[in-house]
Amino acid sequence: MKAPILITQAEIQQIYKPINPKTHKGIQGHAAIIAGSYGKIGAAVLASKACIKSGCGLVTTHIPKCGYEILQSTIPEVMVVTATHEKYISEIIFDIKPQAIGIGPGIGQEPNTQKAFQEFLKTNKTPLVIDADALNILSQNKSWYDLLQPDTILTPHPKELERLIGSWRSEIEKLVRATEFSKQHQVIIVMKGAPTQIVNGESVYENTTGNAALATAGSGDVLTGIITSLLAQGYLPIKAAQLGVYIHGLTADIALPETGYQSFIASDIIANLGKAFLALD
Ligand SMILES: NC(=O)C1=CN([C@@H]2O[C@H](COP(=O)(O)OP(=O)(O)OC[C@H]3O[C@@H](n4cnc5c(N)ncnc54)[C@H](OP(=O)(O)O)[C@@H]3O)[C@@H](O)[C@H]2O)[C@@H](O)CC1
Ligand SMILES: Nc1ncnc2c1ncn2[C@@H]1O[C@H](COP(=O)(O)OP(=O)(O)O)[C@@H](O)[C@H]1O
Ligand SMILES: [Mg+2]
Repeated sequence: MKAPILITQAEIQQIYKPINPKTHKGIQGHAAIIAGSYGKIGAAVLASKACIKSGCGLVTTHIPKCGYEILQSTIPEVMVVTATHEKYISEIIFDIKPQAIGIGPGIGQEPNTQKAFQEFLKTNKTPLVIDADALNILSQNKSWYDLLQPDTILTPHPKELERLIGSWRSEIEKLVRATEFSKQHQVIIVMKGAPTQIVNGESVYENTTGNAALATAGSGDVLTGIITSLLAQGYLPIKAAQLGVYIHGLTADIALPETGYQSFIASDIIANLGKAFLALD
């Protein structure tokens, strides 16, 4: 097993594309976020806000009905499509053509949500980020792995990773299992943790930003929004994953002197996205 390649500022400078002065929202990328259920609409808010604050031109968020007013009043910049069910996503239908989709934060695992996710996977060809409950649903339905398009990005935390690839007894065994999974299903695995590692076939990349302030509810939901936004802007999936985790961690490094570890919350990641992007310009 090769040593991980560090995701350093120098590497990121090669990946990062400054904004074209002549761009407009129509060509900055349209991202879709599919997230939230009753009691977890916050996950949809966090992912959607991080998405629009990471540079894409348009964001449409698909949520259950109960989240409509919450989304529209907390993030008026984001467009909203609601499912027919009040409390959970019962079907995934929208007439937009997004350049990237992020699915999973807070969606729960209702049978109807599982069915909707399966139907979605059967036809989806749009670059995709799969997180949280969508990963949990996937790991309970392993035959659906064959429905994943090449270079789909999976963003599991350690427990979600275990559900996908099984348990491991050492870090080496974890990497071997993740590499096997990545090669077999042609997916990119963002193994979230301290530090986060990205597995893309035989290649492993290790993030160099971030700190324990990120150990707070919703920080993974925010990462899903950031990576989906970068995908929608045309970054290749592996580059979107690398730049996404780097920027996400950098926000916490920037904020730490002001917030300390304890008072940092997921909204502080979003609030510091601007400074993090400026550090790359
Ligand atoms: N405001 C909102 O709307 C929010 C909504 N959210 C949404 O809630 C849904 C459920 O997500 P979830 O991740 O809380 O549940 P779940 O998959 O059972 O994992 C929990 C267990 O995993 C483990 N574990 C986690 N991290 C670990 C680590 N770094 N290192 C090691 N272990 C780690 C740990 O297990 P333990 O160690 O306790 O055995 C922990 O108990 C999901 O859809 C999400 O998007 C949340 O984002 C919060 C804000
Ligand atoms: N101690 C830590 N150091 C650095 N990053 C961390 C630490 N703890 C958590 N993180 C990061 O925070 C995020 C947590 O994601 P996740 O567990 O999915 O949260 P949630 O589901 O609550 O949104 C990941 O990006 C992870 O790498
Ligand atoms: Mg999560």
